[in-house]
Amino acid sequence: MSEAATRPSANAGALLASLDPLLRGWLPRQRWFAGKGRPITGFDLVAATELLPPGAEPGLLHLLIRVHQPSTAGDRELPADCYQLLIGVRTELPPRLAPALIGHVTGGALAGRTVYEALHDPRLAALLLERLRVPGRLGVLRFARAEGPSGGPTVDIPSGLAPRALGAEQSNSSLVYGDSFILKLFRRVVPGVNPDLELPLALARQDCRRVPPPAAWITAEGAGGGDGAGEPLVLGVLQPYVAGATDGWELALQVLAKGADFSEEARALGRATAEVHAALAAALPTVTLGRAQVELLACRMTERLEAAARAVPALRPYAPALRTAYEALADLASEGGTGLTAQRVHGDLHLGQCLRAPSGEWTLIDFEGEPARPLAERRMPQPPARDIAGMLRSFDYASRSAQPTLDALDAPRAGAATSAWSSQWADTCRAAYCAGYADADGHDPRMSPVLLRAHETDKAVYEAVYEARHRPDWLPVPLAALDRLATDASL
Ligand SMILES: Nc1ncnc2c1ncn2[C@@H]1O[C@H](COP(=O)(O)OP(=O)(O)O)[C@@H](O)[C@H]1O
Ligand SMILES: O=P(O)(O)O[C@H]1O[C@H](CO)[C@@H](O[C@H]2O[C@H](CO)[C@@H](O)[C@H](O)[C@H]2O)[C@H](O)[C@H]1O
Repeated sequence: MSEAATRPSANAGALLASLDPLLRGWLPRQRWFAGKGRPITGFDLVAATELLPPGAEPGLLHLLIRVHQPSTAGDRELPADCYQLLIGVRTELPPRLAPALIGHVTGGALAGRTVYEALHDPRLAALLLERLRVPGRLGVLRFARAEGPSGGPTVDIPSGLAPRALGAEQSNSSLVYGDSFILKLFRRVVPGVNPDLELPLALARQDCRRVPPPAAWITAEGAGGGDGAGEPLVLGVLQPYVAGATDGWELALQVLAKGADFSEEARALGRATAEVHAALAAALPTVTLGRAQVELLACRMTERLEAAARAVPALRPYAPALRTAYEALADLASEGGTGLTAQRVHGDLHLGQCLRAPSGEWTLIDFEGEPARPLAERRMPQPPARDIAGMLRSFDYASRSAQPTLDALDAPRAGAATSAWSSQWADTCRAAYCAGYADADGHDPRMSPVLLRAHETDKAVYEAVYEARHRPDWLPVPLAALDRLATDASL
């Protein structure tokens, strides 16, 4: 790579000014943009790095920008979010890249140029892999490789693997290289250790084969700003790609559409979860929760419920009854020794985070935790029930999402009959998943109903906020669960 291609951008402020009007329109349309529904009042440039100079054809700019948005009524005032953008720059966009268009720049540093989402351009995506193959620095960016005990790289990353952007609309963006590796680029980034790198590295040290081991990663140093100024930002992780895999969500929907049973897979997923929990407990500290800690756990859940009720009005009618789940958890503490332990967990486990390889083996991915939670909270040890509850919720999500398909397939019995069948389907999966967990762990999560109910309620509350922000059409799914959790104390 030439000298020009490796220098940080000189006129970064002017650059952002020229992109400003285009980003205001484009950002809110991106699934990964967490500030939908709030106007953008301005941008700050955190860092700009030229991976290829903007005068090149194409150019590639790496931007970290802080997006200012006023908080919505009732929301607590949040600091401006920082986003990672990879911007391609060309004189003219070829037709195949039309869907990646951000816009035509009319003034300032990039006047007359066309800017676009770089990840859809194979030439620019290929450049990122080349950078990752060779450890080094470029401006604030640092490219690192996983090293074995002897200091050499743990895996060979071949040159020239053909890139493709993953179509799936996610919280982040991913590129697949030749069906061998996948590079996940984080979009909303915060300074500090990212659990999506930390936990897979810890699991790799335990030889846990349930999670793809990181092969290389990108961080930004000296770009944190504010409180975490000294801490690097984790921007991307390259890991082996599980070729030919189907994720648990797709698989569950396919099975539901056929009116078939999913309990064997659910049981295998329960076993896989317990194995990952055991490896995490061996790799990182675990704690026994005393009375004060369990009370604090219940208190935090109550606070999250109050905040969610402020942000999502549809949730308010359920709040008083839902609070009883957290009161029951706090009561566990006052009854004496809680016997509860906390450890590092996945943090946002659902069917979409489980990949079934053609061999039938299940792999767990995406250890970032719930994207909306502060990093420090996501990295705290928690009861494994948090992940178990996430999966139990996911079976419910799948059965409710499949309802319209089932109704259409089975017109004479549509409505109540298919609803009863799909809810039975979810109950069977939930039971099988817990049984699978018990197979590997020895403890059946159903033996801790108060803990599980509190976590399931907490998860459904989180989901209501997530759906209201990202997919308002889906809000009825967690609301239906909250209705059930509010009226029925049994699992
Ligand atoms: N190691 C992998 N092998 C195969 N596919 C993967 C792998 N990691 C992620 N994926 C695919 O990429 C998608 C997005 O990855 P994920 O880590 O869940 O990102 P996000 O945080 O954006 O949801 C997954 O749903 C899955 O389809
Ligand atoms: O983007 P992530 O996978 O990190 O997680 C976020 O988005 C998920 C949806 O894509 C969301 O999961 C919810 O919807 C799923 C179906 O699409 C369902 O299987 C999950 O059970 C449900 O929680 C997840 O909560 C959110 O953090």
